[in-house]
Amino acid sequence: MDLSLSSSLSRNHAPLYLYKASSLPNSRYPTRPLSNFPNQDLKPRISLRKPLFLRHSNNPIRAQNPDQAIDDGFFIEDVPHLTNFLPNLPSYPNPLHRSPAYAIVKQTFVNPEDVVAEKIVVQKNSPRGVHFRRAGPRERVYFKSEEVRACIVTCGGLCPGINTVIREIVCGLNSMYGVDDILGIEGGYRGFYSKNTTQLTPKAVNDIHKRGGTFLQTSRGGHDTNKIVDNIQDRRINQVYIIGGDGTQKGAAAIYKEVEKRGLQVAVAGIPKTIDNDIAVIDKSFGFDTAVEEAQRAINAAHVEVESVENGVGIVKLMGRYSGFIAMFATLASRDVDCCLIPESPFYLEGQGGLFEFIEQRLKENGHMVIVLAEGAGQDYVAQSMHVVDEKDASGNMLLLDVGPWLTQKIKDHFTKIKRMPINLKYIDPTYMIRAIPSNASDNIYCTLLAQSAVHGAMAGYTGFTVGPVNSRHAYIPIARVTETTNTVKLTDRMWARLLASTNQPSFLQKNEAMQEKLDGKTSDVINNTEITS
Ligand SMILES: Nc1ncnc2c1ncn2[C@@H]1O[C@H](COP(=O)(O)OP(=O)(O)OP(=O)(O)O)[C@@H](O)[C@H]1O
Ligand SMILES: O=P(O)(O)OC[C@H]1O[C@](O)(CO)[C@@H](O)[C@@H]1O
Ligand SMILES: [Mg+2]
Repeated sequence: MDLSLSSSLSRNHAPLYLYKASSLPNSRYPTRPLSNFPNQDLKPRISLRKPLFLRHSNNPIRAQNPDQAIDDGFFIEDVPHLTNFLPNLPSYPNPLHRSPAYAIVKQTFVNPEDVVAEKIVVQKNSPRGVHFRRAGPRERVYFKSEEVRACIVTCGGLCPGINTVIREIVCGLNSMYGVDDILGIEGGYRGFYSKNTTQLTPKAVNDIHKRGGTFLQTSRGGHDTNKIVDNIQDRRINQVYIIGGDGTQKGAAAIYKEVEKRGLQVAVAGIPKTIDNDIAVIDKSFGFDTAVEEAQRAINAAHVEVESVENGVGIVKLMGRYSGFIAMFATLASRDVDCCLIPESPFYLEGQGGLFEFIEQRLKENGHMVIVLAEGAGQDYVAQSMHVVDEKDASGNMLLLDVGPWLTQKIKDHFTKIKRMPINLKYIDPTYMIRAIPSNASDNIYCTLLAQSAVHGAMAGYTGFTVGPVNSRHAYIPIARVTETTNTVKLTDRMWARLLASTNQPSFLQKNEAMQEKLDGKTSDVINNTEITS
């Protein structure tokens, strides 16, 4: 049985494109024909699958037939490689071969067959499922160190750890690959064509991980693919590191496509950044833990304030446009929170099972309560009670209505005017404080791994990819996979149940279900609509 394909695979990266995604149920990734890829003489369909299959098979009969391995339901969603459109690109031994730091490492280079499973929990007989290429250094690289001219850009909102990622890209490129031509693009995407660049050296970025924000500045809007790629060409940049959220990654995909269209030897690597933790596929976004930790300070303050007065009600507003992860995790971590309101779980104020009833009950029981409110919670509800003009930011993101003051006023009015029950309401809005701080120790390490994975990937000639941990293993993920959906809190998952169990707050499900039925036209006028919209 031929298991000796590693060397041919490490020479060329086309084989792993051959996945069989079209046969996956609801697959969005059609199988790409062999003829789309260079070096098709390697016959990867058979060679690759044999050992991958064999590693997991105890059945020698099935293992002898590689086609049966394909039926095992094993798929790879791979990332592009420069040799796809530049088939004659030379490769070189990875300089890490000579690195004293890696001298006694058991396996410096990632096995070309290593993949990371998207789903870690499977059943005995379930298909093996979707996999991504494992991140890490490769035996051969597609850039000579002295010919690399890299650039780094940061876009979108802030997040703890951006500076650590910048620092570690610069230091990683320099210390592992001997690259010393690294440009900082200032002020986000528009910086490519409207600003001068700054030279980034290990010395220049040495201390920046201790600061919040972005050393390179950021912006929203201003993505002009042609102008950006013109500039990349004019400046002879051949590695582009792009740090940003979902919008930024869409921009990175557009840049990659244009680079490919022009046939440029430019590796485009995306590093996902979002304080909201709303990026799909990856386990968690960097800076998220730091933000949750910082949110504890605001929650603690609210708790101290409200337990020191009679009928104290504390409201803490946290970030989270469409995903309530920060609010959910901050609530779970704190244990001082009585109610957590997130965008995914519409709430209502009045009537049975509503928020007012719950507040009254908690005040009677404990004399105080704390509410954590994600900024995107109850947006439809708020919109119903105020005149709304749709406003967007420079990137086209809808600007949210400020649910914090709205809810504060609603609660005050209800208890003082209607219930005649004096309450002490303290509203805390630490919105920007939780994302403007430096990353904590574990986020720093996470950022380092992200940066190094991106550097290894670009040096190895991969392009149009995003890096990130999938089930704790860093992987190269096609950009479209992380931008086509958004990660949101699943109300049907056990984590939300844990939260409900810890706060004992209403689930608001009864009314929501009734509302949904009404929207679906299943019921006529069962619901008192004025109650819901007031
Ligand atoms: N569909 C798109 N195609 C190309 N560029 C885009 C697209 N969407 C957004 N961008 C660009 O990406 C940059 C950042 O986008 P945006 O402001 O939405 O932030 P983000 O990256 O999503 O980060 P976050 O939402 O976490 O703050 C902007 O310069 C914007 O012009
Ligand atoms: O005020 P800015 O900088 O536009 O950012 C606010 C938004 O950025 C985020 O932090 C990330 O998308 C959101 O939670 C928030 O709504
Ligand atoms: Mg975004």
